[in-house]
Amino acid sequence: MMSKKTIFKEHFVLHKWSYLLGTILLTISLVLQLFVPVLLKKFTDGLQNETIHVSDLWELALWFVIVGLGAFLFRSSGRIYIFKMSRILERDLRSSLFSHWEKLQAEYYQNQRIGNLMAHAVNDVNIMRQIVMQGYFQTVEAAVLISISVFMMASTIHFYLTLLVLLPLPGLTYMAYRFRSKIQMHSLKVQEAIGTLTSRVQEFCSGISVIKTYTQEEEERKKFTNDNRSNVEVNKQLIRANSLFTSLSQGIVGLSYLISIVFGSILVMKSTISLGDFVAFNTYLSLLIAPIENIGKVINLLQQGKAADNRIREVLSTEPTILDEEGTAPITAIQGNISLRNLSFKYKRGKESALKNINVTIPKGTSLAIVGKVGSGKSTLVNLLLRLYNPPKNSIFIDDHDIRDVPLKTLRESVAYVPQDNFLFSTSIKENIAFDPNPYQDEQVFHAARQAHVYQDISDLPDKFDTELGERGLSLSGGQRQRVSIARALIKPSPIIIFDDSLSAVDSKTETNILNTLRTQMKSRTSIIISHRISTIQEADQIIVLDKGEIVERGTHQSLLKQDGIYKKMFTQQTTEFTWPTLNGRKILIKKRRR
Ligand SMILES: Nc1ncnc2c1ncn2[C@@H]1O[C@H](COP(=O)(O)OP(=O)(O)OP(=O)(O)O)[C@@H](O)[C@H]1O
Repeated sequence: MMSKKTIFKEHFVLHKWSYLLGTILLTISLVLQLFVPVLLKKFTDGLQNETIHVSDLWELALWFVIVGLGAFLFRSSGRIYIFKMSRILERDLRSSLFSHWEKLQAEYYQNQRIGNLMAHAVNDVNIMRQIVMQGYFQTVEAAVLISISVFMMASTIHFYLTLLVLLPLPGLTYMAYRFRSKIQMHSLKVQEAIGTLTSRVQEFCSGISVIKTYTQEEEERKKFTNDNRSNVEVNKQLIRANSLFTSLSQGIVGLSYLISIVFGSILVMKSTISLGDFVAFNTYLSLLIAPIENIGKVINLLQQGKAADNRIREVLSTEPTILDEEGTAPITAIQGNISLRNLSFKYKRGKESALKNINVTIPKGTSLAIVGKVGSGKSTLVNLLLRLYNPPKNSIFIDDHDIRDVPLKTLRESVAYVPQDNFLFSTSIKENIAFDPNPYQDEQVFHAARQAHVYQDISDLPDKFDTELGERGLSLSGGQRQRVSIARALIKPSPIIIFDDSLSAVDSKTETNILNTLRTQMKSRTSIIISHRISTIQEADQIIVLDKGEIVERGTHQSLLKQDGIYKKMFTQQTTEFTWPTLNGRKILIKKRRR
């Protein structure tokens, strides 16, 4: 549930003493600033009455310097203090968002656009920072300057002139009220447009090869141009609303000035107030103008901030669904016995069950191979074993513990996993292989690379294991990436190891070499291997064939070949050379695969 307390409220309460100190420093500077009209009045009246002497001028000048210097020093330190708090809010918010995102399940990210998540982390947090930086600073400034100036104008100069000058100001409040929801709505649209643009660029970068090979540059440019145009359009609407608001507010403030000049001059001519009073009155008014204008800006900012606060709280209130539940047993080590009992599973957004009534036992140290057509449920089974999704209770058992009762940390530490997409981080190859909370020696990294048959490939690179990958560095081939991912799993001394179609991008010679090495490795581990290639899995202790989420065949390679089923068909297809006559008028050749 979303917390009722706003982020600002929590932040201000937590740092109340720092804010108090910042406010005091700023208030002292503002009060000093308010001495300027008093000094100006004394000076002007002195000049007019000819009561001022050259020696008094020096004294006055000294006072101006003292007041100016004091105001500057206190203002600077108050400003530094409050601005520092805004950076603290920014830092804390980004940390909270990141650590919360880390807790959320994989499913959350499938339903989110990365651009929107980036907009929360960048734009929303920036708005929140500005509220403290400008909003708080300007609110204190407005409160002190307006209240003291108005008091001084009314009590020491002319009450009715003050009333007259202040008359247009409620109009400013009305304007702020009128524009409130409009500006909020436009700022929301701007956020969304930035999210869309960011997603578009992100997708473009990830899909660059597909875009180029399908010559979709023109189409992509059109889509980008459209999004870019929409972004400008919504920004224009926001600018229009903001400008209209600012111009009208300035008009109102200008009216106050006009009243002051006209009626103030009349009062001077009638000698109701002195020339010094008139100068001081207008100086007070000039001190008021910026804060009054800023009230409008602060209201704007607060409106945007309220929306950003809501959005961030909504993210932070998203409950993680995969976590250690009540009743989690204090298990710190896993042997590796796996048992799936009547396991059925349906994705929230799925129409049909991805897995139906699966029953398999994989004793510790043995291997299970899973084959089946695309979309038959192979990866789903692995996702459940890793608890990337929650399996139903009492359907997956590890060492006779329901997987839902095994602490997530223990479970994940006990499984080495080579995912289908072979994701590598933009760091060095060494860091990619040693991607584990446990520290590894270089020799262990080299050993894992040798086992994954990627050592020579890496040694041929300019910086060898220190070669940077990804955005800042080099790109590896698909087969090299796959073997680096395998090395990352092999280095981890876990009792369970899972390969999800992890040898699809290597040639058959490398596949045989890797499999030979893995066989010795896997003797001590429970292993699950998913593959479309029979050559990869034929040595497994047991093989299951999935079709539409159900186990339709099971056995060893030899026993499955005796059945005239899907497995045998796959095997025959993969080991026989034949030419497909035509497909859409194009001839397709499928090469014979060596066993
Ligand atoms: N997050 C998801 N939400 C909804 N349905 C999903 C989700 N992930 C997978 N599915 C569906 O579940 C079924 C099984 O998918 P799964 O990824 O397990 O198949 P697979 O056998 O691993 O396929 P492949 O060989 O292509 O990797 C498919 O129909 C798929 O569309």
